[in-house]
Amino acid sequence: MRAYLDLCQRIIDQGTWVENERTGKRCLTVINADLEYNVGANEFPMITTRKSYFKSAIAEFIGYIRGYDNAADFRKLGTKTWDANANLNDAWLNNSHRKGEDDMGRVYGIQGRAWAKPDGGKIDQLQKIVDNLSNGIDDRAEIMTFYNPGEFHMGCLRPCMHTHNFSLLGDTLYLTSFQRSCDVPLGLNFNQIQVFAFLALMAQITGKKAGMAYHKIVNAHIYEDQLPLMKDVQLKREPLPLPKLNINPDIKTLKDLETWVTMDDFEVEGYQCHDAIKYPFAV
Ligand SMILES: Nc1nc(=O)c2c([nH]1)NC[C@@H]1CN(c3ccc(C(=O)N[C@@H](CCC(=O)O)C(=O)O)cc3)CN21
Ligand SMILES: O=c1ccn([C@H]2C[C@H](O)[C@@H](COP(=O)(O)O)O2)c(=O)[nH]1
Repeated sequence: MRAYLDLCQRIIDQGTWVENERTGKRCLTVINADLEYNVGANEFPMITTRKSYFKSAIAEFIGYIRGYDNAADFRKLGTKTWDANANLNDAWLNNSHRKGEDDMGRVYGIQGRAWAKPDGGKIDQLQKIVDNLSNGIDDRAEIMTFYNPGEFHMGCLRPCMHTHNFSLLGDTLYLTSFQRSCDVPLGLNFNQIQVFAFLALMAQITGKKAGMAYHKIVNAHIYEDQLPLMKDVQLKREPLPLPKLNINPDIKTLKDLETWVTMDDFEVEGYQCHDAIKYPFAV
């Protein structure tokens, strides 16, 4: 994907060094990046300039859809991506709201499926969107947001890709996703896949055609210890043609996603890639 590599190159050419207190690592940073993915044409934006683990990325997102708040549940689905934030970050380990091993607190899925109302009860943001879209309704607020500042102190991390806004034009479904903070070597590789798969799945379960997905990023960064691998290895490689994502057509409802779907229900077709690169991860 040329757009991904262009963003990496832009960070290297034009980025500003920013100290990050949370991780204790400096980041080379740019502000504002717009990516778009043609979901209708099934141009799956899986990174080809290194080996990408698409099942892990999709598992993470299905975990959000299911409202998971525990790294063990994510592991069962097929991803270890929440292990470090749930169990290795000192600020979270010492937080009185942490309920024990693997607890992530009130992040992502909890906000998306069970947002706590101040007057009691919960809001299931995703169910409302699915119901509306299935009935051909776009009320211009088909929004699932994980961004709940009133509960940041009760979670291990503030959501990065925090808001997903669906739109319906005729019978074509669009998605605009907003990300406040983006670890370009590691996180973006996953987030591109997630934005694409979210639109593809929502189109499938609401009976609509998938259109474009628009991915808007504010702070896009490369951590200092990731920079040599990006500059000297990944950016020296030529991108290969994009693969296709095949989703089991038996997935027809939100209930299906919540109950029986596994990573075996997702396949990539025609994925060619360069060798794996292991980027350091900042906790
Ligand atoms: N610093 C940081 N960057 C992130 O991208 C990130 C966080 N923290 N915390 C929350 C989630 C967790 N995410 C993660 C966590 C780990 C990988 C990772 O290790 N990826 C490897 C191996 C993947 C695998 O084997 O499944 C990779 O090479 O992509 C990716 C995204 C994305 N988010
Ligand atoms: O989906 C995700 C989740 C996290 N990230 C990255 C972006 C940052 O590098 C860290 C989060 O740190 P903050 O201090 O909370 O900004 O995780 C990502 O790229 N994608």
